[in-house]
Amino acid sequence: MGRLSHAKALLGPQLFAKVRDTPVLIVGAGGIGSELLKNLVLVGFTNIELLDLDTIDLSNLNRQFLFRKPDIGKSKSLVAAATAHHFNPSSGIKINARHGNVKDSENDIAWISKFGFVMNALDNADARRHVNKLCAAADVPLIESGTAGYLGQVTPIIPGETECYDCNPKPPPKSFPVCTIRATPSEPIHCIVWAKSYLFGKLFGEDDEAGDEAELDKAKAEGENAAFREVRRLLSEENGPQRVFNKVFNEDINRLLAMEDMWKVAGRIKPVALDYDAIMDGTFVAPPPRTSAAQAAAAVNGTANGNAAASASTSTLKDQKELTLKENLELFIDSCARLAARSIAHPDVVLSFDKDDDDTLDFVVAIANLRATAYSIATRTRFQVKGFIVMQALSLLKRKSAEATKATDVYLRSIPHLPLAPSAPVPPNESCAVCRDTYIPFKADVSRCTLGEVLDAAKSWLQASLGENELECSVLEGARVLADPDFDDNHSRTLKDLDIERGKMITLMDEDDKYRPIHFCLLEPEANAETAFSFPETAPALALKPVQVKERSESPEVELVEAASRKRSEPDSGHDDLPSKKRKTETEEPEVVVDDGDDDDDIIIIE
Ligand SMILES: Nc1ncnc2c1ncn2[C@@H]1O[C@H](COP(=O)(O)OP(=O)(O)OP(=O)(O)O)[C@@H](O)[C@H]1O
Ligand SMILES: [Zn+2]
Repeated sequence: MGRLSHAKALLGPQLFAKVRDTPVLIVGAGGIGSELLKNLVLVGFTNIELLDLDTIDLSNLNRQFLFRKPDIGKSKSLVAAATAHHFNPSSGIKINARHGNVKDSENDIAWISKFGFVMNALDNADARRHVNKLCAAADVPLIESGTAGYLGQVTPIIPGETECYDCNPKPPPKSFPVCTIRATPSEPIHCIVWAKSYLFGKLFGEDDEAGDEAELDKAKAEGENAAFREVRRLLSEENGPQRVFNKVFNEDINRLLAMEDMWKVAGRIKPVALDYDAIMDGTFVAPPPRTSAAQAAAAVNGTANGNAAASASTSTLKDQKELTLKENLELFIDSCARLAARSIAHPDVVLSFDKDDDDTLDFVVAIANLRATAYSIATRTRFQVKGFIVMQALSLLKRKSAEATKATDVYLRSIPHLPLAPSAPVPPNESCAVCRDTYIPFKADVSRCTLGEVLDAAKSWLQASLGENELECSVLEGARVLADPDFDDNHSRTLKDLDIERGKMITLMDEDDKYRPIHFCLLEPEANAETAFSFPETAPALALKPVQVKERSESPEVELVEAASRKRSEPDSGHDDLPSKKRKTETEEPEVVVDDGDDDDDIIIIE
């Protein structure tokens, strides 16, 4: 208990007792999950379950500090739990580490109901949405956290009280025209995309220039004087990184400047060629950063980030430190040499950008900042934030015991002296297709009951409590239609035959559109149950659909625009697993999605 006496004194006996007693679940044992686990253990949580599907990779070691080299190839959750246990061995701590996917069937609503709250430390929207739905169905608070680009965010999701992860459609990935990225950037993000999705791939990714004349012509048209193939080769020679620098930041920029027509477009600011020697000996004069529309808006909100070409910020945190132009150049030379050495040592391994991989992150930060300087754009710091999640957890527990604290979202921003930006929680979106629906636990021996039997019993059970005469429903499992008022072919088949098992949901959709979808969540039957299936003792009050006040549009053009924008937002609206009755239009432009496996910061480049 010795180590925990400070925590006890700080939290007070009541909250400390809650901390010790509350079972919590962490989903994901990566960058955020490891940090979170350590913090929970140090604060005094003793009943923790940790779930992750992955094994430890070399690239995890630099930032995921619970793992060591001999752990490579082992389960992330098991190793993280074993390491974190030592932080507080005398506290009677139990960490139940599990290697598996949160979407596995055994991770059902009965399982998630065991926890006082759940913490997501995931890296993809699909798994986040799955946990969000489980928590909504089981009425369990969720603390959602993640990093997006250079920012972090922690959001408590309290069923019935705050927005859930799916209450609002997520904005579609950002998209940029290729010429903006390649030749005329005007925002920091354009430089980051160029560094991460273009130059990095050209130097260390797949050699896509082999025999591709069209690509070479395009490169020449955009001011690049030589194929990157040649430059790739230079990487292994002496001063390779410096030669790359000269090609990219001096020769190519001078070539672009010679294309006079390009700079006649109003508002376009010419770049400045960078000079290696002048930067190194401190005589280079960098152009002052201009204020773009986005930067002006950021400045109003207090989030502007000054150009670090001339002066460096005093922050000592590596991720928050603003680098001088010379420091950026040195970082580029150093990271480029590190990546080149890796490429040479393992010529068959194609390197890809990974924000957990310091070499690739340093390279992208340095390149993006050098390019930003050449184009008079404000530079960015390397800002990755972990933590503050435990604060949310304590706040949730305190709230549960005293009903005193208000839930607050916390955003972490790139302002070194003011990194936290709390914001008031938003109530749920009444039309949300996840947290506003009705969920009913349903225990069934799936090989012993037919769909017809289950539906008849479910309808009578609901009708009795609703006082309705006849509930007309269509029946779905995910996107599969199992039955509707005119289709009963599946009624005589068992749930097992229909591949409906633990963890899945049978959804009733009211044909009269009065009630929101009703999901029967399949659970294991009781041992020795007499009946093949059973419902809870009392039927819940079914959620009603909000009254839709919808203006009819007279103009067919407006219809089309609405349909197209719906199509864009659909994948994230929470309806994706139910078939849409809406008509869809296919009027999208061709796009290239740049996906690094982490969908927090996917970017689309439009040709
Ligand atoms: N469906 C899933 N079930 C269980 N674990 C999952 C699932 N999807 C992803 N994960 C795990 O979530 C973890 C995410 O960690 P990762 O380090 O990639 O991101 P992070 O924690 O957001 O940190 P950072 O953003 O700093 O890199 C990974 O270890 C991954 O295996
Ligand atoms: Zn919602």
